[in-house]
Amino acid sequence: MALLEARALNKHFGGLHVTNNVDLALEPGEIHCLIGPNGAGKSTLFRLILGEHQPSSGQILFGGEDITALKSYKRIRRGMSVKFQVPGIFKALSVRQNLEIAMQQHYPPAALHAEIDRLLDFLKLEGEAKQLAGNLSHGQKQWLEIGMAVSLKPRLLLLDEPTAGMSPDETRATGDMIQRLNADGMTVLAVEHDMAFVRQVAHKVTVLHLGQVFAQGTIDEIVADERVAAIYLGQSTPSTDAPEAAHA
Ligand SMILES: Nc1ncnc2c1ncn2[C@@H]1O[C@H](COP(=O)(O)OP(=O)(O)OP(=O)(O)O)[C@@H](O)[C@H]1O
Repeated sequence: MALLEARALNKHFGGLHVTNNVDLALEPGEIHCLIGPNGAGKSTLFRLILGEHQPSSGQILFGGEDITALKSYKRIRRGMSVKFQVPGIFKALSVRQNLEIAMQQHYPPAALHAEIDRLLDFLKLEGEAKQLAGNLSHGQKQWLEIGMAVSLKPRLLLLDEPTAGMSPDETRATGDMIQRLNADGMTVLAVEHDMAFVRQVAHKVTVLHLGQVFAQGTIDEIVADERVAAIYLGQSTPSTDAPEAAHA
């Protein structure tokens, strides 16, 4: 059974048909990347899945249960977690305090600090525990945000352009983190423009175009698809990152 399933999902904004009959299924344990040209409807689909938008029609199932009418916080309670592009960290608090806020109600005090230490190590932030979050580099802030999103061990992690603004090394390290989380059982859906990241992590790629599922497959199938290259005309295309160049 799919962990997440969108069935015939539609979303209209006034006369604009932004999500057009989208079917999408994520198998448990999958890393699935959602790509597509600007305005394709990626963010809207993401927000439908999270419950920030209500679909005009269609269904969303999580763990086989219909969650279409559930509010975001109830979806989160069932095991979804999200990392948005703009970090929601508390800049005036330390890195450790940020993690404490995310975790303290869910771990007994005796276990909390060991768990935070483990997470700091995982996030490559072990040397920054006392640092104010506002003083972290751009990449480190993203990692702290990922840490907060995964601290309660969600079943499904939703990532909105997790590597935006990162250097190639930071992007690679972020991909490593996502792969380690996935190896521990986390299913991941990432909206991402960075094809090096998609190539590194994605088991499956869905291309959205004009609100519809335009193509689906492995990254190799997607970059070899001339129809996909054509819809990226005038924008940076997935095929610009050839396999040998992806991690150069
Ligand atoms: N709340 C809204 N009201 C009206 N139109 C909207 C709303 N949200 C998105 N749209 C429109 O829906 C279309 C798809 O937008 P969306 O942000 O989902 O695309 P995207 O694929 O995420 O684009 P990008 O890659 O540029 O972020 C755009 O034409 C956008 O203007």
